[in-house]
Order: sequence, then structure tokens, then C-alpha cells
Amino acid sequence: MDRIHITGGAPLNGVIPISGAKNAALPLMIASLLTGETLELINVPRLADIAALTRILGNHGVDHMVVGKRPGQTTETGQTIRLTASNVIDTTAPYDLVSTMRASFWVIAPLLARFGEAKVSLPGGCAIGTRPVDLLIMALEKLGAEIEIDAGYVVARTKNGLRGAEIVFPKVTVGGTHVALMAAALAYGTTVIENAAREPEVVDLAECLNKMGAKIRGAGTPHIEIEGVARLNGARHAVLPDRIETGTYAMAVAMAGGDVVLKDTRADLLHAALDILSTTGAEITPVEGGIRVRRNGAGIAAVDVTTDPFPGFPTDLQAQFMALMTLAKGQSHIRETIFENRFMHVQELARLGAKIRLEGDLAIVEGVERLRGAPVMATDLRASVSLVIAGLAAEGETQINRVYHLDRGFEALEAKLGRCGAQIERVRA
Ligand SMILES: CC(=O)N[C@H]1[C@@H](OP(=O)(O)OP(=O)(O)OC[C@H]2O[C@@H](n3ccc(=O)[nH]c3=O)[C@H](O)[C@@H]2O)O[C@H](CO)[C@@H](O)[C@@H]1O
Ligand SMILES: C=C(OP(=O)(O)O)C(=O)O
Repeated sequence: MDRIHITGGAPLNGVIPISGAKNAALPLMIASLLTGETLELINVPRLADIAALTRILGNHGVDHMVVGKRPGQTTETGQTIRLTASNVIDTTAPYDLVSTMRASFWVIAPLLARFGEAKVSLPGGCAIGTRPVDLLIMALEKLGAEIEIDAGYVVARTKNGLRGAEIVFPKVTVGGTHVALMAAALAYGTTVIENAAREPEVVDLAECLNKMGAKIRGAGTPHIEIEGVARLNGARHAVLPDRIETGTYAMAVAMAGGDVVLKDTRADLLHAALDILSTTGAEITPVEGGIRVRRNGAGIAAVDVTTDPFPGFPTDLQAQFMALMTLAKGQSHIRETIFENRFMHVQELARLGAKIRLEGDLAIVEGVERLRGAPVMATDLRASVSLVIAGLAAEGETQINRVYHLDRGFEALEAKLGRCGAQIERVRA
């Protein structure tokens, strides 16, 4: 298995291009199942999760084409893909394909809405908690689906099509909102979603669906209304910038020091995280087409953080922020409210010399003077990248194992950091 070697201590200086968001690209690709016409997606990141979903869609019979590179386009500027689901041959998403990635379960919504049936394996994804799908199933049942669980598969059917309904989510769920949006877009009548997720990726999906002919209002607020239509058409849509990648590199600069422009991204996608970063002492300035992040020799202030659904501080940046706090002056309290088991990075950060104590959903981080490089490994995507950030600031060499987690969500990580002065290389097994 590949490893990443980092020799820490070098500040980061330069420009990092931000890719299209993995968590937007995945539901957008799935939305291609809603129409027989072509959906063209621009700025799709080259990631293992995207490749995995491409295989799943291919298994259903979706035709996938990568549009030729434009002059000057590098491997970090995303790809344009065309997806055409004019000949869906199979409405089953098998275990082997679905078990690696949470989002793949969401194919259940367009398959059910367009073909009246779907059989989808219960999902996998990052090992960060139990991650049930009860609320996704509840939403589909409200829309009139008959659902049973059989041998690890969710089997969904509708005899006379889906019907608009009121869906009230008892807790905010991104996947639940995506599923409800896609299913309701083709349901008969009006659907109202209450307590909808407000994440930018939900807004991106709704905008794309509207380009495809859907009638969705209110995405980005807790109250979304969808007037179902009989059919949807093709469209062209650019995936929004990855706010988690943006925040991750911002935290890397805040920790390792330096001066970096994160380009092709937007500060409004992650205000909560950028505000907190400023409080730690990083200098954050919006610039045209991106964000400039600077930190000079001054120390890192300890700041408390609680993860929350958007617009709050994202759980997908919690591990990276914890890495930063390991070098802060004083004590920081980090509370994880979204997933019950998202502290797998704590014991790995400890290998580098971090002092962190866990009390239920609270991590108490005592800042230390310095971290020292060590071999580490992580069990999920964001935890892995928190170790990269810590490795960049640690003295000596850090070896990160199980790199496939990073490849799920960070496009050209070594190249992007390497060009800013980081000493980072991939050692192929
Ligand atoms: C591919 C993708 O976009 N993944 C993101 C998505 O995951 P995902 O869509 O899986 O996360 P949800 O927003 O659905 O989960 C939020 C909370 O609701 C719970 N829940 C969810 C569904 C359900 O049926 N029942 C239930 O209890 C979950 O266990 C969790 O505690 O949003 C998370 C929260 O921002 C992010 O960390 C993930 O990176
Ligand atoms: C948790 C994540 O992904 P998934 O929902 O696919 O496990 C993530 O992107 O941080």
C-alpha cells in the first residue's frame, strides 16, 4: 500500500488551486439517473470516490464520457464529464460497489422516482459512527414508496409513482435532503421538506436539478418546496468549489506558517471555519477568485469549537482543526455533535506528541511546544488529512499509511502542497 512521507518544518508559500467538491459532485452525478438526456458536469475532481461512483452508475447502464482536456488544463483543474442514463439496464446497486462509499446509497432516489423500483445495498463510507439510513427511508416512504430490508439490501417499490408529501426531518441530514430532493423532483404534486440541510452541496444539487427542469424553491434554507414534474431534461452544470479542501489547506497554512492563496474557491462557503481560524491568529483575506491565508511567526491561539450543520463549523473539518490546536498556546475544547465516533485521529495525533483527552463527545486539547514526526495511520478521510497537516508542522519525518483514504477526497494532494514548499512525497508500494 502507498505511503506518504513528510519532512516537517517548511512553511507553505504559493498558490493552491481548489478542486470541485467531492460531496457536491457525487449527488450531481447520481442526479443523471433522473433523465434519459445527457447531464454534463464541469469541474469534477479526480478522486477515488468519483471513480467508484462512475463504476456504480456504469453498472446501472449509465454512459460515461470524459470530455477532452482543454489547453493548459492540468490534472488539478478537474474534468468535464457527460453522463447519459438513456438505457438503464439494472436498478440494483450491489454490495460490492456500494459498500465502499456512503453516497452511493443515494442512487435509490432517482431509480425509484424514474423506474418505480430500486434495490440498493446498505451503504459503507467513513468509519465515523453507525450512520443509519432510517431518515432516508422515512423520506421515501412519505413519498409513497414501499420499502423492505432484505439480506442487507433496501428494496423500494412504487406501484403508481411517487406522490408529493410533507417530509419533516427530526435531525438535519445532508443525505436525507439530497434523496428527498431527487425523489420529489419527479413525484406527482408538491413536496415540502422541513428542517432540510442547508449545506452548499444541497444548494448546488437543487440548482442543477432546476436546470434539468425541476421546480425547487428554498434550497439553502430549512424549508424547501418542490413541485414535481413529469420528466427532467439534460443540463450543463459546474460543481461548486470544495469547502472542506479549502478549509483543510487554510488550516495547514495556519499550522505550518506561510502565505498561500487558495484559488478558485469562495469564502462564503465556509464562514464559520474561517472566522474561527482568524481567532487562532491566522490572517484571512478574501482576494479575487479565492482566499489568502497567512500566518507569520506569532503563536497559535487556543479556541473552542463545536461542530454543527451548515452554517456552523463542519464536522468534516474537525480533525484538521484538532491538529492545529495541538500546537496552540493553552487548552482548546472541541465538541463533535454530528457523528458519535469521529475521534479516530486522536490516538494517531498522540503518536506525534499531541496531548488530547476525550470525554464523550468532547476532546480537550492541551497545546504543546512541538510535535515530532512518527509513523501514523488513520481510518477515515478527514482524519488522514489531519495527520498530513500535523506532519507538515512536526519536526522530522512523518510516515502516513493507508493513503487510499486521502485519495478518496483530496485531488493531487502531494502536488498541491509540494509546489508550496512542503517536503512531501508518495512512496508507492
Ligand atoms: C458524501 C457526503 O456528502 N458526505 C457528507 C454527508 O454525509 P451524510 O449525508 O451521510 O451525513 P448526514 O447529514 O446524513 O448525517 C448527519 C447525522 O444524521 C444521522 N442520520 C443520518 C441519516 C439517517 O437516515 N439517520 C441518521 O440518524 C447521522 O448518523 C449523523 O449523525 O454529510 C455529513 C455531515 O455534514 C458529512 O460529514 C459527510 O462528509
Ligand atoms: C465522511 C465523509 O465522506 P462519506 O460521507 O462518503 O463517508 C467525508 O467526506 O468527510
